[in-house]
Amino acid sequence: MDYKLLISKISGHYKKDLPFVVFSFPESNRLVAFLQKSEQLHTVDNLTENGFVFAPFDYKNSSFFIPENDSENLECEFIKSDIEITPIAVSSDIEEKNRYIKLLNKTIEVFKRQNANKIVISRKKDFLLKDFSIEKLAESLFSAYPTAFRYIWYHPKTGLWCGATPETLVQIENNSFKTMALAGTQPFLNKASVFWGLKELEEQQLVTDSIIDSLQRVTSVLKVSNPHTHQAGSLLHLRTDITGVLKNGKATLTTITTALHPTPAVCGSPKKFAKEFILENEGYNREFYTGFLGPIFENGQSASLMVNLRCMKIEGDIAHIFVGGGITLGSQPQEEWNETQNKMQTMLQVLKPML
Ligand SMILES: C=C(O[C@H]1C=CC=C(C(=O)O)[C@@H]1O)C(=O)O
Repeated sequence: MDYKLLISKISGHYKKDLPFVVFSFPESNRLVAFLQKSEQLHTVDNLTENGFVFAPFDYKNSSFFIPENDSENLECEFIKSDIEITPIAVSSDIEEKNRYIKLLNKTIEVFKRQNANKIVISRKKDFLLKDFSIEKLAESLFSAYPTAFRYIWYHPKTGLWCGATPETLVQIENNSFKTMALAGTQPFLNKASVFWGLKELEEQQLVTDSIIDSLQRVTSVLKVSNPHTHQAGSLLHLRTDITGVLKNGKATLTTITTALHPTPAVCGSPKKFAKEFILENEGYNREFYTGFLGPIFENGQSASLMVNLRCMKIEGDIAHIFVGGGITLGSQPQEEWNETQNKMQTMLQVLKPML
């Protein structure tokens, strides 16, 4: 199918208030779309049906779903346009900044009492759109970040979401799985060598250890790579790849997803304490930011689920951009604030033609 036709079908679906998702895998120039035929609300408890799943951060074993058998499935080639990435100034609201820094200081106090060693704190910021359209959104989203998993999701119950995420939650192919530990952030400055400080190295190791620990119950063989630098748009992260096989063929996409989500890259360690702290203290609802999403094939024998990072929700002429960062005992609140300001650039570049 032709790209323009696919996007105009999606735009028509959006106008009719019908659910759809359009996505592209990292390094792929193919777009895949599921356009739901009915208005029915589909949810799934077990990840064993073919379709596209969209789950919130506060996942309680039920997610939104667009089933393959209730949708028109379309694909097309996408020829990316040249997008110039130039930083967009983000105003620093003093009250918002003070509130955030106060929360970061409160979080650091928790580590001094040794109740946890990492908690991911986040916020959202609103941007006014002058001239929004699905066509412009798709063009810049799919062009700007070819190495990310890019998606636009709409459901009348969730609203319109899109993102370009660098983090895989889990990929499954029969009995094999892949996941990653992603932590540590610095701006991409196009330098030959990249230096990572102790805070980032320790935080990343903590994420790797915690993921391996949560996988012990459901997987039998684990191969863990060395940490390496991963570029995500104008940011760099430290990433470790973890691969293995599911235990005796008994573990499923559902059990491995439940074991991993929410990862310490978006929640913290210990997981239960960090999640409760976030829900009690962050002061806003993350909704689907730091949830997970992705297509499920062959009744869960094959799937690519991603963590919903570098994302935004668009409501009318307002874009809500969600950003966060891992806080540890060594965190400097001012630097963490700057990191969230930088992380906004990923979605701001997508909004550029509409601001
Ligand atoms: C929580 C976010 O990023 C996570 C993923 C990679 C690196 C992170 C960090 O360095 O703090 C975060 O854990 C976000 O982008 O909103």
